[in-house]
Amino acid sequence: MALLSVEDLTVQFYTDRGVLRAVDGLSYEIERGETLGIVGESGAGKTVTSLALLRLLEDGEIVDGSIRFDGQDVLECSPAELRRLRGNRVAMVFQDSQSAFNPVYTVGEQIAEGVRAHEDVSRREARERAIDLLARVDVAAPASRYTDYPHEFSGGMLQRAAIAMALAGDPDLLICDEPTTGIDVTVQAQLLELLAELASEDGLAIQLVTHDLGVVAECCDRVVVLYAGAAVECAPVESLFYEPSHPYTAGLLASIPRLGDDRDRLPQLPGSIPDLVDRPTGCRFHPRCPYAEAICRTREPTLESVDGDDSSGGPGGDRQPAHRAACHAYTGDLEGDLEYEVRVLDDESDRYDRPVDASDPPSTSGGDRT
Ligand SMILES: Nc1ncnc2c1ncn2[C@@H]1O[C@H](COP(=O)(O)OP(=O)(O)OP(=O)(O)O)[C@@H](O)[C@H]1O
Repeated sequence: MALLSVEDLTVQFYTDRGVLRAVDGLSYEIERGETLGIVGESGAGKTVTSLALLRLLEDGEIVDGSIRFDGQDVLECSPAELRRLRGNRVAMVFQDSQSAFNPVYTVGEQIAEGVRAHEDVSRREARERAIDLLARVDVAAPASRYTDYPHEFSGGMLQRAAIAMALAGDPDLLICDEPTTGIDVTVQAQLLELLAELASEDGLAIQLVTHDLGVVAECCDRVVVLYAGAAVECAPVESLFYEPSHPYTAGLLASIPRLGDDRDRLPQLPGSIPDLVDRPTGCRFHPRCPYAEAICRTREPTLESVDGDDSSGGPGGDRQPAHRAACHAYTGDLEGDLEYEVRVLDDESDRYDRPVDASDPPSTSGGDRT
């Protein structure tokens, strides 16, 4: 049984303009010790999905679907069960680590408080545990940093401390929402390394939410590509990078930085995410898709295996093919081909050296996707 199982999750907001469906029939699973990346442009529904998992949405309503954590139905939890779940089993780390801490108390005290909130231990013991946790996330000289205030930590160190705080309840699943955004590239790499270590050594499952496929490549096992509230591609990380099977994923890959490119935000796909109050008919990506045909405007594609193999074995056994994409190319309904170039170079660093130009399908070099 998967640690987390999300099925057909649908979340709506009720706005002045009408009903906004931020998450639309989303399903995925996370196994113990697995790191799942949820990637997509701004507004794709990544944060709403993460908040929904712990029922932390303030305005939105979960109108359909189910969320099961270790077999427990999260949507049916009592307030007390929900508190236990949030405290001891699932923890969250957000982009803004400042918000995890109260500026008037020391970082160490706050982590120790976190320990005491989850476990009945003495103050002295909680302090020891907090220092251990700071050491676990590689904060140097943890005993002396214990008494520092949040403003005395650098951005990267505070993000580590926020992870230490999240670990205080010894969770099974850590949800990280853009944990490295706005952080210096070198520090970012160290943070990702830490997350990978926590997953492999401590068996922590991680849901890593990011707009950055480069981050996904660093430390995820599998990826869900989210577009306008729905999964358009799900794949093991290598398959996604070597064989992006949805035109949206190919476009996202084209935005990955080249070595030495220090731009924070990258050239995006042409167009933007559709209005979620008045979503396009058919495939939600069709207005931006260079391969769109008449059927794409009328019929919504479902997630299908990209290699026609229905039993290749996803993470939960053989229930789902490992690599799926929601595109009519895989239902046999598309007349043309998806033709884009997937360049796999010898040198890791320039694997994505030449962007795929989704707006102008180039000649293929063995990358014909059908
Ligand atoms: N409180 C709210 N009221 C109305 N709409 C909301 C609310 N919160 C989120 N939304 C909408 O839900 C959609 C998904 O938002 P979400 O924050 O999950 O996107 P995201 O993928 O996390 O983007 P980002 O990378 O910018 O954080 C967006 O269209 C957003 O405007």
